[in-house]
Amino acid sequence: MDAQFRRYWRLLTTYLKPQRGRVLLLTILLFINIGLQLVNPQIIRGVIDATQAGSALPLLLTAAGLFIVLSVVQRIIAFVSTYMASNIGWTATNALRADMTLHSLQLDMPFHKTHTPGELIERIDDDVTAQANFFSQFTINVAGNGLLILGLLVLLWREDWRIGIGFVLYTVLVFFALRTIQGIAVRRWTAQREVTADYYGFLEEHITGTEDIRANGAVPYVTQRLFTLMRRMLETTVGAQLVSNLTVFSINALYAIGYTFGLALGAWLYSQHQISIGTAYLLVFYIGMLAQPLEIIREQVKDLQEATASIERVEALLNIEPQIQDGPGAALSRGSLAVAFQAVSFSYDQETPILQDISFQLQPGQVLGLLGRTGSGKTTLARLLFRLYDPTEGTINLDGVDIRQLTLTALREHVGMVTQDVQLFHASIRDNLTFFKQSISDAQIEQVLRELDLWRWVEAQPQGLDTYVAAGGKSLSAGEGQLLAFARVFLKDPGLVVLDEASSRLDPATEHRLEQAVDRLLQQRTGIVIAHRLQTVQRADVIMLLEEGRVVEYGPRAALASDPHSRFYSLLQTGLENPATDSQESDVVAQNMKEVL
Ligand SMILES: Nc1ncnc2c1ncn2[C@@H]1O[C@H](COP(=O)(O)OP(=O)(O)OP(=O)(O)O)[C@@H](O)[C@H]1O
Repeated sequence: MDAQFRRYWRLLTTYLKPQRGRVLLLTILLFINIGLQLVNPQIIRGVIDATQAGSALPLLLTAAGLFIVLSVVQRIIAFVSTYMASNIGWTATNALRADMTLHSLQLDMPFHKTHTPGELIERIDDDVTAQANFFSQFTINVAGNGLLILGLLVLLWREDWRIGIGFVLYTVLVFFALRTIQGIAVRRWTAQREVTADYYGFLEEHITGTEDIRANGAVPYVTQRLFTLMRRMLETTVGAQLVSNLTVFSINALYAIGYTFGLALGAWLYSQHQISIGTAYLLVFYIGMLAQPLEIIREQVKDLQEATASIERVEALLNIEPQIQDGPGAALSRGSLAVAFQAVSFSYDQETPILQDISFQLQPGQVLGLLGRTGSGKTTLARLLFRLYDPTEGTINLDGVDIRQLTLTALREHVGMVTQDVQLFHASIRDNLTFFKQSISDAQIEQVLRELDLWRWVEAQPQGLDTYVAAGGKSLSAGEGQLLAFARVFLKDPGLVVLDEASSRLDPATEHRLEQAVDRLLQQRTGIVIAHRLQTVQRADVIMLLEEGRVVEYGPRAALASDPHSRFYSLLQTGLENPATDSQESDVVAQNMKEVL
């Protein structure tokens, strides 16, 4: 409980502190609201008693006017409080959502492999939404309504101690009765929701498998299962609804008992001349008022129980520490970078080795052609350069600096990557290129796009750079997507470029534009190219062949190309022996790589 309380406290202080002014104002408004609710019946009592005593009409009218004014003010305050509470709740939960999104983005790749996007959406959105009420109203509502009940009981007690004791007992009884009755209803509804989930799961599964079900003659069986499920759903729903109705009925019965008790007590005390008729009225009014705060507190407690599960899940996510942390912040100079892998080994699961004892060096400006069968570890090697994962052994240096000494931001600023699957977002072309970095000017973008021969294409778009790209880049051809990815890297201007070349076949004109783009990209930059095209391989200064995570051949391209014993030589021979047309070339090389490696 203590830990639980600290958990709530931490959340409240973190996310409400920045809004402390508004929270204070809301608290004041809620207390005024409570005060007005307590005071108003006293005015009615006064009016009733004064009428009975035959007071002058103007006095009665003034009192009635005061009652109306206070009632209106109280409603206005209630309205403003509701608005403010929503505002505070959503501001706090939005901040929490933003923190969780940022945190999730910083978590390591293994985390994202084991947590589906759907699961994260559920945590970041649904779980946080469940806490909106907790942030905005829980404390104030429970404290405020607790005080209102206390105020009512004190005022009732003040009228007569017997009334006081009676209603203290009544309040305690109602509160516990409400909790018990509600518990029964909640259990019934939980069971009903489980059956409904089964039912929809069944529908989804069997609609997807319609073909197989029909082909295998399973229709009667499926229909029978459906009927069984529907019957269970009917039974549980009727049961839950019945209990809900009984709950409402029992609660109303409890209030009716309270009223009767209050009326009887009032009538008796009045008949004994111990209280005035105004006080008897007040008594009944206050008893009526007890119901609402009790109900609110009950709702809040229920809400908190539901929110607690969400709070725990959110906290568990926030407590996951990324394994890959920023380094102390060593500096790297701009311009092309030297790369050195020293005895690097890596495994995704700490068991299956994916890269083993990889060592190589690249001088600034050199290009490494990385070749190997599918699954040999080329992409993994590129991921290590970005510190998407850290090597299990060995070190990776850029310009003599261990990349673990750099901050992640600095590292990723100095290393650019073009992946096989270009990720484009549902945003403008400009934002897709700059990744929403406002400091990159349109002039810079234009210059890069002109260099890549993409500017005419942008100009032909309906809104130029402001044209929206469809989600997932569906409105662009594969070649355009690739060229935009190149443009992104140009704008970043890194000293090292990793190019995981797409093996998909493009039309000759686009191929040509891509070739030119690669040429420009690798000018005055160090490059690591996972190559699928002959042309790209020929750009490399050094060649490295990987097989099952090991280096099986490594050396200057020119030397390997002229060494008849090298695998690279065989690869080139088979590649060059085939008179390939442009469009067939990549297929031929891919095929040859498979055969030779
Ligand atoms: N995230 C991951 N978790 C676990 N294993 C992985 C992961 N990514 C890749 N692997 C495994 O690591 C090995 C090397 O994969 P990698 O993608 O580096 O190969 P590749 O040479 O780039 O292949 P391709 O040419 O097909 O892209 C494969 O056996 C693959 O199944």
